[in-house]
Amino acid sequence: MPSLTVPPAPHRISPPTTQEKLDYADLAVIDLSKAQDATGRAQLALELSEAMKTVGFFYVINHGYTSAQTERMFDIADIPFSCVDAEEKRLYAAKIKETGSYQGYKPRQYWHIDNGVHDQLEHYNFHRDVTKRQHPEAVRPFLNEIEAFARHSHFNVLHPILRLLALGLELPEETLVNLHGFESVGETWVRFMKYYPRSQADELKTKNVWLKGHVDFGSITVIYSQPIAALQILGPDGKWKWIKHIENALVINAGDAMEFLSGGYYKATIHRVVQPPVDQQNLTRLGLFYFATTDDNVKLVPLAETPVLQRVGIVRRCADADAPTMESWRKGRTTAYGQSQLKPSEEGNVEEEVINGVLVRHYN
Ligand SMILES: O=C(O)CCC(=O)C(=O)O
Ligand SMILES: [Fe+2]
Repeated sequence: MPSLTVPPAPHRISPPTTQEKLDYADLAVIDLSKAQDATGRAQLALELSEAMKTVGFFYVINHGYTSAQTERMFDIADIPFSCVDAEEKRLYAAKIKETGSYQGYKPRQYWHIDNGVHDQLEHYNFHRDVTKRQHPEAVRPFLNEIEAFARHSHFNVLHPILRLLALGLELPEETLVNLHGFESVGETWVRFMKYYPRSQADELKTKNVWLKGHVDFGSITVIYSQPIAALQILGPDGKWKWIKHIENALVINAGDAMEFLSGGYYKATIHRVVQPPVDQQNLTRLGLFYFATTDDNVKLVPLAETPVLQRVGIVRRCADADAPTMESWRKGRTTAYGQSQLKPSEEGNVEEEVINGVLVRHYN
């Protein structure tokens, strides 16, 4: 008889949060349960655009998953790493350079971090249509749940946030939603990510940086909050602040594509990953993400018809005529990341490269 229950996944006990007193970023908390009616959305849009103009990161709570649903997804997220052997992982390695896409595994040590040290994190990426590719055997029983997770992230998180961001620009609510179709051609994807503790020698050579300061290249990144402290954002005062874990919350930020579309109004904030505090240093760190890009054919120029931009002015990183499409931008950023030769900039601790004619900076 076919089973009506979901397949068992090894259950991970969630590690405790750190006891260390860290300098945490003070982020707005957007309560999505208030987005049901127009009055609530208008209020949230104000809170959100304030956060996006200043800090650029915010939390979302009450997004519609129970803690148990989130926990189940973290259990599933570990499977491509702990239940697939090295040989099978190689079969499903992403063809990052050839395709400009991360679909599949990004193996450990693929990226150069600093001083000859390579990363110690692996990720497995699914297009939101999980049937587009084959997946490792251990992952296959969970594909329905992973696709349901993509749909939840898309329709219950991404689209509601895009409606608030459009309202914040005084545009019709569906303006940004219409550029992010679930069925459209475009990359928007689910990522499972696992960071492993590193050697003391690597920590020294990289000054404890696990993933260099960067901005994401897409429009919106949804990070399902997890207990191991390591993510930091660069504040307007030039200081790194830690992101605090909130159970069953989401940590959300905008990437380049949103900065381009909003003419610089919504900031793509620089963030990085560093060695966790002492009481969490021997743990692996499991991440669950939904990375949104616009549809591939969207040209990344400012939505200049917005009254807000007409008032405050538009900041461009390139002339509109030279602006890349989402497809060429995501491919350019993906193939270069961690592989290209970066040039030190005039500013200390910053390295630069040019992608599609646009300057991209990396922060140490
Ligand atoms: O692991 C994290 O918390 C953030 C990772 C990140 O910034 C990225 O994958 O772009
Ligand atoms: Fe990032």
